[in-house]
Amino acid sequence: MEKALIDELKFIPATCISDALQGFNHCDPAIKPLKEEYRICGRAVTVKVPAGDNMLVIQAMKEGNPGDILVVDCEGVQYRSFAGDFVIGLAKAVGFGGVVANGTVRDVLSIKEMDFPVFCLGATLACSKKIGRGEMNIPVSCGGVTIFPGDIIAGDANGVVVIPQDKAKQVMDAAKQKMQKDQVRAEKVLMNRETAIQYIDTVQPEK
Ligand SMILES: O=C([O-])CC(=O)C(=O)O
Repeated sequence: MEKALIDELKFIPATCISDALQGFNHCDPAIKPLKEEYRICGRAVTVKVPAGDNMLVIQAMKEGNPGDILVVDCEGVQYRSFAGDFVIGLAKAVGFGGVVANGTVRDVLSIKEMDFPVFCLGATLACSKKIGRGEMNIPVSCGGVTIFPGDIIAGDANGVVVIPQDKAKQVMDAAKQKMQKDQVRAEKVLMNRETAIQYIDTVQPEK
């Protein structure tokens, strides 16, 4: 059931999922895809690391199942990267569906060449050491949202939204409805000046 649900969510724009969540639970927009065309949707595997220590990021790669999203809580630190092309290559090799982090990567050009979706705060030069501090499979805070292991992470060019696992079905149904409603409205309204004006005249303040 869960996999079927995630497969269905993959076709729904993150904006519709955000609407289904009344605009809550989206990560800070500073967390962006390295390439605009990236889309992710999968269950979160979480890890939290302090500045300049990425050993647990590597160890967390043995967790979860193929297609899961590795969520790295770097506490917003930007001056030390949590991963370069090698570590991101590991995430791809073990089968993650993508990486989301409130931190930075390095080797950004070769990471982009991998065509593996990374959503983060951008790039920096300095690497991390392997010390081993931090925790994995715990609730983390990423871009202002609390993410529990197993929550569903969806992201595209517009940003990253987090679906609490106990609301997954209900959010999926509402998001699907919103997507269909948007399609119907666009087809009806965006035909010509007359249909556009007819629509504009019907817009009322929301209650
Ligand atoms: O090895 C590291 O921790 C960081 C790095 O440069 C890479 O992933 O390529």
